[in-house]
Amino acid sequence: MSKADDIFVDMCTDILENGTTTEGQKVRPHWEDGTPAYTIKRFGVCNRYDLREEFPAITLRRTALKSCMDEVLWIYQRKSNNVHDLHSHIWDEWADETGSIGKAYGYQVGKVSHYADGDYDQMDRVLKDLRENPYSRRIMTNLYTFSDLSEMHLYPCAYNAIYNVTQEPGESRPTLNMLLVQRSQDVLAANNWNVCQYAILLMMVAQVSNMNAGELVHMIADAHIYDRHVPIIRELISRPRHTAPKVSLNPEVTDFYQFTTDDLIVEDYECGPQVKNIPIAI
Ligand SMILES: Nc1nc(=O)c2c([nH]1)NC[C@@H]1CN(c3ccc(C(=O)N[C@@H](CCC(=O)O)C(=O)O)cc3)CN21
Ligand SMILES: O=c1ccn([C@H]2C[C@H](O)[C@@H](COP(=O)(O)O)O2)c(=O)[nH]1
Repeated sequence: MSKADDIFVDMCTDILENGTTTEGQKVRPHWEDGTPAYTIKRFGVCNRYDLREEFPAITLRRTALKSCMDEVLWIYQRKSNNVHDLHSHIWDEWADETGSIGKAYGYQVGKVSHYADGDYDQMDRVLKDLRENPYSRRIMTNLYTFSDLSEMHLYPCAYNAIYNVTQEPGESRPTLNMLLVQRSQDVLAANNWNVCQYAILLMMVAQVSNMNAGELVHMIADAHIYDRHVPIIRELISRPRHTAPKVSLNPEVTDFYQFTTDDLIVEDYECGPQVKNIPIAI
């Protein structure tokens, strides 16, 4: 059975049983028809996934792994903030007439900063540190730039990825772990989507750094289920659970900037039927 299913079902049950509602409060998001989008929310959720055991895709319904990877490449590899560089349409509502989502996501990854040993953007600095100083405790990307928030069309949700290397006894290669900090999580639309994205990112970075991918720790401040998603979630978490799919990367890729979605190999992904037309709060 996929452990990611167990974690997802436990988290949803906890939110539904012990969460608090925002109904009647002043909330920013709304539905397409203008109705406020209220949530049931739980503060401070922490989920741990061990990629050495299995890939953390849920099987209750299919997570679109190639689309997940495409979005993560859009942000961390293409470093783009324009939806025309993305193959899905999930960001269209937040784009302006030029396709830009403002100074968000990929824009922040591509921003160059000055260091004592040269000028690097956020991703290049991570890759360099993992090569040259892997046991540093300073390896991270952070998309939450206060001075640019006013020019972002949506504030970053999963914004801080901290990379941490351990040398496990008996292992020939070091293990690369990641702690992902997320301030806000739409559990139905994007929880497993975000988890699989950062799992794939961790696998890509580990591979080009000659390391094994280890744990992904996902810390969520506000984990919420939108009001219109509650019946969908109830049905979803009552479904049968299957074995996790086998997910790997083309082992020949050694340069982070050479990965494409064709390099993601997904095998034996048995899962429940897709939930069609999930409404997304804007
Ligand atoms: N309310 C809200 N929830 C989000 O998850 C979210 C936002 N807003 N705003 C920005 C991005 C866009 N995100 C989205 C938007 C739509 C889907 C979605 O419709 N997913 C479909 C499958 C899409 C596909 O197959 O490519 C799904 O079934 O989950 C997922 C993430 C995540 N983010
Ligand atoms: O990667 C993402 C991007 C967005 N979300 C969700 C979380 C919230 O439901 C909305 C953002 O609204 P805020 O009012 O800015 O919190 O988008 C996500 O879960 N994952």
